[in-house]
Parts: sequence; C-alpha cells; structure tokens
Amino acid sequence: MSSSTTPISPQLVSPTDDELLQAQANLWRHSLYYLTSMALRCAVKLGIPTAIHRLGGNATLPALITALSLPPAKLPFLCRLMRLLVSSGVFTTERGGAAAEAEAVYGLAPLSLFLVDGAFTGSEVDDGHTNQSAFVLAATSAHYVEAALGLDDWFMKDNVPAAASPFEAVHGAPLLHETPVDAELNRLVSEALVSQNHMGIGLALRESRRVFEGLESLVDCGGGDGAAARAIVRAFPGIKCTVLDLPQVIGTAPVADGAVDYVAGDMFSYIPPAQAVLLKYVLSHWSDDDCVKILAQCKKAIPSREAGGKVIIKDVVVGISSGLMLEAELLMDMAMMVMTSGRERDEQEWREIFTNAGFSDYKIMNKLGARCVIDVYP
Ligand SMILES: C[S@@+](CC[C@H](N)C(=O)[O-])C[C@H]1O[C@@H](n2cnc3c(N)ncnc32)[C@H](O)[C@@H]1O
Repeated sequence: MSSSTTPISPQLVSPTDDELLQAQANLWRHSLYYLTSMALRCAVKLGIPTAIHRLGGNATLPALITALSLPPAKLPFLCRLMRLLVSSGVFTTERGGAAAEAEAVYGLAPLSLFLVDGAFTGSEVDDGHTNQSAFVLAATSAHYVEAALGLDDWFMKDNVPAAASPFEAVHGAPLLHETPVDAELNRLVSEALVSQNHMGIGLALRESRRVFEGLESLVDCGGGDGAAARAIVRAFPGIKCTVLDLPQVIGTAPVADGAVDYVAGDMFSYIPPAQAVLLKYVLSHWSDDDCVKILAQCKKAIPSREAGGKVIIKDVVVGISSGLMLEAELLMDMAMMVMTSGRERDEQEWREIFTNAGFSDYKIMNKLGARCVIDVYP
C-alpha cells in the first residue's frame, strides 16, 4: 500500500446566516411532513368535511365541536388541527373579530369537497366528481406507513428473487394479492382505485376530444368497474367500448346496463381486438418488462396506424411539470416504489418501453394535471 496518498477530507462550506435559518425550517418541515398526512386522515376519520358541508358550507369551531360530538375541552386542539389544514390548502378560513381563533369560520376548499360524504349527485357524478376519502385512508393506513418504514431495509437487501417492494418485504405478500394481507386494507385500496378511476372523467374527455374522435372501437384495458368506458360511450356514442379486467373485478361491474361490453381476462395473455386500446393509470403499476409484455398484447389487438390503430396511455410523464404538480408526481413515484413494483416514468423511459414493445412512434397529446395523454402508434 502506498504511503504517499493522504486521505481527502471534504471541505464543508458554511452556510450564510440566512441559509442556516432556512435549512432549520426546512429540516422541521420535511421531518414532520407526515403529520400533514395524518392531520388530513384525522379530518376524514372525524368527518370534518361532511360536518362543514352539513352546516351550510362553513362552520365555527364550537359548531364543529357540537356537530362532531367532540368533548368541548378539545376545542383548542381542533383549532390547531384546522390551522395546519388551512395552511395546507385543505380548508379555507375567514377570521372573526378580536378572539380570532375561536370565531374563525372554516369552509371547504376544492380538495375537501372531495371528502364530503354524498356531496355529489346526478350529472356531477357522471362528470367524475366522486368521494376520495378511501384514497386518503388507504394512503395513510398503518400498512402503507409500515411499508414506508421498511424502505431502508429493503434497499440494503439484494432483491432477486426477494420482495419486489417494501410493502411485500414488510407484509409478506404484494398489495392486492389474492390472499390479502388485510381484508379491510384490500377493500379500502379497491375503493380508492374505483374512486380515482371516476375522478375527473368528464374533464378528461372534454380536454382529450381529439384523442377519441373518429374511433369506432376501444378496449379499456384494466378498466376497473367500467366508469371511464361508460363515460366515453356517453360522450362518443359511435365508439363500441369493451372493458377488460380481472374476473374478480368484472364480477362487480354493472354489466346489466348494456352500455359497454365486459370481458374477464388477463391482459398479459389476451386483449380483445379493437381500433384502440386505452391504458389509464395501468402501466405505472408495473415494471418496465411487464409494461413491454402488456403493450405487446395491445399491439396484437389493434390494426395498423393507417387503419387508425393506436394505444392511448394516460399516466404521469415526469419532467414536464414543475412546482406542486411535479411534487405530486414524485410522491406518487415513491408510493409506487414502496407499495408496488411499478413506477412513474420520464419521456425517455416511456420511449424505450414503446420501442421495446415494437411500436414505431408516439405523441404526447395533452397534459391533464399531474398526468398526460399519450397516443402510441404501431
Ligand atoms: C390502477 S387500476 C386502474 C383502473 C382504471 N383504469 C383507472 O383509470 O383508474 C389497475 C387495473 O388493472 C387491473 N388489472 C390488474 N392486473 C390485470 C390483468 N392481469 N389483466 C387485466 N386487468 C388487470 C386491476 O384489476 C385494476 O382494475
């Protein structure tokens, strides 16, 4: 061993005073961020959004204490919970007079509207306005949090052929396995997937008209209970729509309404033929290899590009957004890593998958919030 080498000790650059104070606040913020999630969970469990709605859309703390049947001594604590949730954009507030906290009037922000039981009816539901409480409760469940706490352990293990995700490593089976880790969690996650499938369908179809216009037939692959397919048929009556999903999912779909056809099957083995295949929030749950297999089946199901054949993907494309949307996309990517073997992908990663599955071209058609619509051509 040479004695002439001296170890390099990295030089730490001292932060400025301003940077130090920022760093301290940021350290608090990031280390305690999970408490925002837990405060949101608490609001859903207590039924605060529904109580505000039933009180006419806005409520003081004493009115909330009464409506929620909470002990009056908890008022100062409820005040602090609501203060955080107002600052996080979950609720709104108008301050009262001198005794501001107790007289503050709390209202529903767009986010908490989606946490009100029975708030939406009729055409609003058709438009995709559905309660998202199950998503909050699943994402903040003890099973999800325990899986996230297993992330460092999972990183240190050589993962072949061991658990594909920290969830599987911690709980002994993948999320939504046929032998469920926990029946109540399975129920919540399934409900969360259905409510996510419904959310914003009307808006998505209005904004993506050119993606569907002129299509004669479409398979919604992994289409769940068929909510998206039924909305597509309502908006484009000329499209013959089929939903493909697993037998246990198709078994619960409203088959009797006759608006669309339902096929129980496995997208890795067979996708019914159609001019286009829709993969909405499906591929982000799967590894790159599995995505290539699914897309290869899609390619067999559709005609040539000249005959209008295409696959329509609705999913995240990381790197297009900034600010809040980017943060939501990266957090969803972490959720995919912790709970599934899936991931969110940037454009280059999508391109590689399309090429490996034998597709010749693609076009990002539009961006809807944190997700994009991509046409992929054979
Ligand atoms: C994340 S959900 C997406 C549901 C819906 N497309 C949406 O927009 O919300 C994924 C769907 O894929 C279905 N799925 C999973 N494995 C499948 C398989 N092998 N064949 C067909 N569908 C499958 C699930 O049952 C579920 O409905």
